[in-house]
Amino acid sequence: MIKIGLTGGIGSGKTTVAQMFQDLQIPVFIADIEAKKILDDFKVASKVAETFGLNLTAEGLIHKPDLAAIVFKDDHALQNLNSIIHPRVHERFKKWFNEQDAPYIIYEAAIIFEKDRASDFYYTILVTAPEKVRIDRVMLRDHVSYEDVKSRMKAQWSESKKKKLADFIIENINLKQTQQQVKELHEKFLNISYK
Ligand SMILES: CC(C)(COP(=O)(O)OP(=O)(O)OC[C@H]1O[C@@H](n2cnc3c(N)ncnc32)[C@H](O)[C@@H]1O)[C@@H](O)C(=O)NCCC(=O)NCCS
Ligand SMILES: Nc1ncnc2c1ncn2[C@@H]1O[C@H](COP(=O)(O)OP(=O)(O)OP(=O)(O)O)[C@@H](O)[C@H]1O
Repeated sequence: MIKIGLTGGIGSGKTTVAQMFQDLQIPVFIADIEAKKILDDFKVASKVAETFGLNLTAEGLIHKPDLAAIVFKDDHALQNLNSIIHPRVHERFKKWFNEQDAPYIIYEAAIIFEKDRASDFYYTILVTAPEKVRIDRVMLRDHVSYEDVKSRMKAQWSESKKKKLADFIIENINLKQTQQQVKELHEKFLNISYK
């Protein structure tokens, strides 16, 4: 079973694109969602709270905006959080992958190239959109400030750097055109997987 890595900076539309592959009956693993489940585990939450000097909520959870405020303005703190969460995401992915039965699967994550993970995948797809569009989308979706989005962008590589490394690029501006690009890639991946 072929593994395809799907990545893109914040607000590029990678989850939107992942959903389009899912609609074509392709299994999709969304790293953001898995990372959230891991962070909601009491043991992990306690470790993260202790590491970053945070209090847990009454339900024993991390208040995510407080954690985001710490890690997205301090690269050392972000690497520290990544070192707690990412190995666990990887473990969940390995287990999930072994349970799939499909011609190929999609692994969606914001930081694949940044983490030197491209070689884990047969192909990588980069979803792109102009920076201003990405910022506007996230401000609208999450009700956050311009600075909040910019601070996350700083933790990610630029699109120009990632474009040089990606096997395929989806320009996600017009949703119909994005859908068309997804269909074409889907056909290509099916052809490869049946060879
Ligand atoms: C700090 C946290 C709690 C903030 O939660 P929040 O709900 O606000 O954001 P969410 O997880 O939905 O992420 C939204 C976007 O932020 C960006 N982002 C998140 N984590 C990272 C990271 N470690 N490095 C760079 N960008 C990131 C991505 O573009 C992501 O799609 C959360 O992002 C987190 O636990 N991050 C570390 C784990 C991680 O790397 N997750 C991403 C996939 S593995
Ligand atoms: N082509 C598009 N036209 C208009 N809105 C779009 C388009 N693509 C995505 N969006 C919207 O923009 C927002 C960001 O898209 P999405 O959540 O897919 O991005 P993402 O790359 O997964 O973001 P993040 O890194 O924050 O997880 C969402 O509200 C989505 O509905």
